[in-house]
Amino acid sequence: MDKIIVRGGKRLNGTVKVEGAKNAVLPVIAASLLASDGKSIIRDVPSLSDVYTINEVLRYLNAEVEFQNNMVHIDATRELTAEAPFEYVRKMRASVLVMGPLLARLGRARVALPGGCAIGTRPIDQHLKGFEAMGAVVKVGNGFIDARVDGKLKGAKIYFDIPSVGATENVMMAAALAEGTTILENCAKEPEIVDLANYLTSMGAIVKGAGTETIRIEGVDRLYGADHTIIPDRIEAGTFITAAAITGGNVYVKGAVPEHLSSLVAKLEEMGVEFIEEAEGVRVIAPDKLKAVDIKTMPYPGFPTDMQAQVMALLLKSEGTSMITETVFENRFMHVEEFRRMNANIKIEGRSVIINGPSDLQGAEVAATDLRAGAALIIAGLAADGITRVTELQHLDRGYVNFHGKLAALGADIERIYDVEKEEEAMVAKLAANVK
Ligand SMILES: CC(=O)N[C@H]1[C@@H](OP(=O)(O)OP(=O)(O)OC[C@H]2O[C@@H](n3ccc(=O)[nH]c3=O)[C@H](O)[C@@H]2O)O[C@H](CO)[C@@H](O)[C@@H]1O
Ligand SMILES: C=C(OP(=O)(O)O)C(=O)O
Repeated sequence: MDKIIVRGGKRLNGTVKVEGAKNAVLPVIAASLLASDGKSIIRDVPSLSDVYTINEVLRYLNAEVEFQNNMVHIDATRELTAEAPFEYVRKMRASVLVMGPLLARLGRARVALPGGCAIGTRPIDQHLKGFEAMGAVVKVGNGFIDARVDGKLKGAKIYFDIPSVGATENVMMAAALAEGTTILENCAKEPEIVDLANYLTSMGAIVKGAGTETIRIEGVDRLYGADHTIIPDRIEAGTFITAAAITGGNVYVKGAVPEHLSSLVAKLEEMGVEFIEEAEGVRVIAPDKLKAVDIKTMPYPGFPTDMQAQVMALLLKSEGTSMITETVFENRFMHVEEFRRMNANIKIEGRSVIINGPSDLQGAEVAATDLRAGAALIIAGLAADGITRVTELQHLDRGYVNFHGKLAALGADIERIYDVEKEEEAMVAKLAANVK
């Protein structure tokens, strides 16, 4: 088992560079399946386990994929397979994003049902409603979603009941190769949606309005491979901002895009944190004492649910009573119990948590319950008395590249212990294979 071990008490100082955004690169790689002509090059791709998983999904579907030096080369011009099995979808829910491209290109998509996860039930009814409105017949059975259309998908007017990021992306990709015009209403407005629309446009698609409530897509007959650079990861940037703030530090977050972070910056400013916009990023200067604030997670441009756990760590060290209300996912408080193990004064009341700060945080052994919880527990460990050990790091690795290394470079007392048992097993297997 891997573990991150952190000793609290060091102020973070220096510069940290943000990677390309996980939540932008996954749909962009999926969208590459739409190119029946030419290769795609995707740049600034982070080395995350989720990226390896989506690449594996594409290979399974018969695309050629190479990932080196933060660049992914994709050739999807061969005949594709229509099925994404459970072994991939189980590892990463975003595998469901191949459904729109496959349906548009092949007229068929069969994808394992993603099921729920640690943060909520996460249905995909809005994705399916979009495909059905475009003429697909969707059947769910034997653990699979099977969608088929005779001929091409047809442009349609679709109103999403909730502004779902994944549904907006999946249906936008399907509409890019549909016959006629698709109008999507009540769309998600996240910067990652805009990044996907920009990539689709460079592939030859006609997409207008991404980043607003209404997206209009004129279907085209063919899409081509394109060269695209992924936007910086606003959640990784926000995570380092929070880490700097909890340690009373001064950190330049290079690559952070201020306009993508405005709700987080506004809340942290209320807490007393200072921000200076510099040429290529944002400098965070923490005060000696942080003030309590109330936060409600909302779809973009509201406060991101993907920053809720990290900011919870920060509010544990703030003076006064704070309330965090989670409105996006119904079960995204699994980390609260872990914070309690660190002596946090925190309680859950329905969809809110109440924090009486500042807590006298103490190092403890805790488990990452999802990727952001993992980052949040490490952040809490930076400000705790003594040593914190964080396990279940497979979650962290889905969304952060070398998280402990980046914190260590900023001055944190932190190390990662790699799975010695596994290494030993692999070594024995290798030696045994040599004998044969
Ligand atoms: C890979 C990726 O980009 N993941 C992000 C994406 O997830 P994802 O795309 O899964 O999130 P959605 O925006 O779809 O989900 C938001 C809410 O809508 C619900 N819902 C969604 C679709 C649907 O058909 N029916 C339905 O009820 C979900 O259960 C959830 O409660 O946006 C989330 C919300 O910002 C982020 O936390 C995730 O990091
Ligand atoms: C919840 C997240 O991701 P995913 O949708 O990939 O599970 C996240 O990035 O915080």
